[in-house]
Amino acid sequence: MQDSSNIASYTQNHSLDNKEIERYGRQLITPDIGVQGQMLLKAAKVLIVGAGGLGCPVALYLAAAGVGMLGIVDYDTVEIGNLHRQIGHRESSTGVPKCESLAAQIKELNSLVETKTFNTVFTSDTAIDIIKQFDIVVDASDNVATRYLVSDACVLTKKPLVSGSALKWEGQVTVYNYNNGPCYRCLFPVPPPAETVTRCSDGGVLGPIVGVIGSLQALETIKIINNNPQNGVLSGRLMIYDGLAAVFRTVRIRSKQASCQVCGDNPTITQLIDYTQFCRSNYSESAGKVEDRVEKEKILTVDQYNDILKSSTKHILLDVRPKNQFEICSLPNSFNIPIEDIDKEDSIEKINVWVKDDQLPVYLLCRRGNKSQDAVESICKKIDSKFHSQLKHIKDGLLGWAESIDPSFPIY
Ligand SMILES: Nc1ncnc2c1ncn2[C@@H]1O[C@H](COP(=O)(O)OP(=O)(O)OP(=O)(O)O)[C@@H](O)[C@H]1O
Ligand SMILES: [Zn+2]
Repeated sequence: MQDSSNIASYTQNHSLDNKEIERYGRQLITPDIGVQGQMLLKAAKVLIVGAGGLGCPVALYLAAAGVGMLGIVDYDTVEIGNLHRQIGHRESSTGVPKCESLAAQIKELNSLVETKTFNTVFTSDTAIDIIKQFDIVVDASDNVATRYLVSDACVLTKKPLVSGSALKWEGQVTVYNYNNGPCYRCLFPVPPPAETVTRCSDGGVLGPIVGVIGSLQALETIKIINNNPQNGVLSGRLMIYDGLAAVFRTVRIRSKQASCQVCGDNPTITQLIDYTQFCRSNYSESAGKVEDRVEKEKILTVDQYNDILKSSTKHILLDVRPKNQFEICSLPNSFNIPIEDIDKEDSIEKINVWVKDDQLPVYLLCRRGNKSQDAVESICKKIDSKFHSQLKHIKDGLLGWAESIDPSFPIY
């Protein structure tokens, strides 16, 4: 039997200690990782923006792999409705800041990893100072304003950015600002109109989808850290995963644009701007109130609608959410015509019966009061103008109803 001084000497001339060899053994023997790759991981500092559906798998896999320092930015707290996909949190962490909750799980998984938490909104004021402390940034956020902010900040600080997104059954991943590749702005010089952006809170998302995309983001990060020229880092290419069809596709995307406002030849953006103004949306997927787009006369508040209900005034309540959302919960006596079907012939026929034959007001309802405005506009194009005044949309929708009138309404 050997004494412990002999055992210690096995590794004294090597860079990894016994415990690290034991922990990372399967990873160490993987081609192209080795001691050198493990040392690079140990020395790496990675910032993850968002500790939600994508951020959780990214953080857990990078921690498990032995990335030396993980930074986590998130302003939100854990809710029960997060747990179906945000698997770095626990029921017992409900109400706890997400970055603290995730850092605690990282510690339990691999106590060798250091964490730095930023329980704050990542904004133009904070981004550069935070990013400067790291080598690579992972965008695991869920809104357009943050995507532009993170991308611009990475260009200005010269950091590679591993970007992911997921919605419903699909997800995408790519790497920006790496080895002369494009940045987010090269691809999308102008943001999409705020009202056209589908959110996870409207469209839904499955846990395994964010799990796949987050895992791919972690893998691209490991490849960037590994810095092997043979590695096919996903720069200038976009990997798209369609989970429903079980298909992965990788497509070429625009290369770096000489005309890009931030990474091009003559950049006009040399410091961070106001991204909420630029995108006309918040640094949050769901917090923003929907702007009024229809005339005042066509708007009904949830309080006004509640008064109508109390006074038993006859009316039609028309919910324009998708059928599957209507089936989860709805207000009593409401009809459902999904927005996609609203200007179809039989829908308009039905609405005409309500406004013309029955002479009833029709109140349009959706989750947040966005699609119900579209519905009013679409219907007005199809019915006689003398009935237009009978149409109103309910501002703030069912979220407003749950907030101001009936907190027991099970809105998701
Ligand atoms: N600018 C930002 N600063 C800090 N954290 C951000 C910023 N933008 C997004 N995030 C965080 O990114 C995470 C994205 O996670 P995810 O998409 O799973 O959704 P979520 O906001 O928890 O969703 P929901 O509330 O709809 O269930 C959230 O935890 C959110 O707080
Ligand atoms: Zn660019």
